[in-house]
Amino acid sequence: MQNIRTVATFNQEEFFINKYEDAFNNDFKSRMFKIQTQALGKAIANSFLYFIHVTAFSYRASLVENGEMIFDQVFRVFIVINFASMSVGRSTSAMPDYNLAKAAARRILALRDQKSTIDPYDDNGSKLNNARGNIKFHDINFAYPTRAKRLVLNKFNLTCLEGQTTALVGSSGCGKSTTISLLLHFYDPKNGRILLDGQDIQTLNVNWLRSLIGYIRQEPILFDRTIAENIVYGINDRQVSFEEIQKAAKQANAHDEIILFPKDYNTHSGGVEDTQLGGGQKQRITTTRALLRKPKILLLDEATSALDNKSKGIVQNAIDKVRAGRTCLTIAHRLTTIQNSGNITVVEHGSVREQGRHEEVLRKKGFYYRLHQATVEVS
Ligand SMILES: Nc1ncnc2c1ncn2[C@@H]1O[C@H](COP(=O)(O)OP(=O)(O)OP(=O)(O)O)[C@@H](O)[C@H]1O
Repeated sequence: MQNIRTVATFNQEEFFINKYEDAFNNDFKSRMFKIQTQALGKAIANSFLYFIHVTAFSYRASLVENGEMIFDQVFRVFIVINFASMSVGRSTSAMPDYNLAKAAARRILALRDQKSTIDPYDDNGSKLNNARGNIKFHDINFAYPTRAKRLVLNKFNLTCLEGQTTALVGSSGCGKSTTISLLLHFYDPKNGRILLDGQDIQTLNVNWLRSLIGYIRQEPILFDRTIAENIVYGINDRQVSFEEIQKAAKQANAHDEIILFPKDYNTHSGGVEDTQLGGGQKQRITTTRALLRKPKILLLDEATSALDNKSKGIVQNAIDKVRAGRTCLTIAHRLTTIQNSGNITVVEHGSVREQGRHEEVLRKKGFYYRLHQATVEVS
């Protein structure tokens, strides 16, 4: 349903209706079978009860007749047997649910007991006074846990200086976004160290480290709440006034459009059915969010590459304001946005191949040069 417009554009409604019906019918059949088996189980359990009644009464009737038992004893025994057999019947009919619940609980409990080596709730780890934002990746080797044998970063070295923008370029899959995940401490490297102001980030408090970082991705993520709530999302240590929200939105070129919505800052955004906001507008809201956090370090992962040219310019302008004076690690496919970066680094197969300012890297006549030539030709 979320992709209904794309589905309609490609005339694929019938295909998806058939797919839905197939899925529904298969599910229906398997559920019918389950319900029938359960019903049979219940029927057997209930008939077991009546079978006991019939046998017990006929036997006891003969005992009373022969004078071997009196009437009130017969009823006492009847009640005991009745309740006992009812309990047995009920518990057997719950057996399928019991087994399902046991299997589900086992999975949930295993998940609960799984300890992450990187725990954001862990209060341990140091917090630096006046972090400056100097970052150093030193001889990093890294492979994702699910593909432990494939090194994504291989002897990766990079220095991002305080207040400077470092741009990563390279072909798809060379490991650029992985550096961001490592810096956010979502993973630990296999070898090597990542240093913030000279201190290994593995020794830092995870929550504190992440609170220093603003992160803008290609796909702007908004939550199912109002624009204002989306802007202050993640700021947990202080109250943010409405004036502050507005000021940041103005800086991020978002304010003028937000006030055009019927409920301006109280307009609902985010949810699956949200179609009010365009990509550029969403990206400016996430940029406002990053701005309000006042991050020491800003991470940009192709933040403007999904936008049209007009939005691109406005969002880039907003991002440039957030970038000023902050350590910024940016990943970009378009060279125009990174030519002024203090450091341009070309990554190839998880290692740094070329590095320097725009003219320096161009002179190497390698990957960056070829990419630049291609961009010039297209322009
Ligand atoms: N969570 C993951 N688990 C396993 N492998 C992954 C995971 N994320 C990325 N990879 C793999 O790691 C390699 C590097 O991915 P990464 O996203 O860092 O590349 P990239 O240079 O940012 O690419 P792109 O420009 O296409 O975004 C790729 O081969 C990718 O398939």
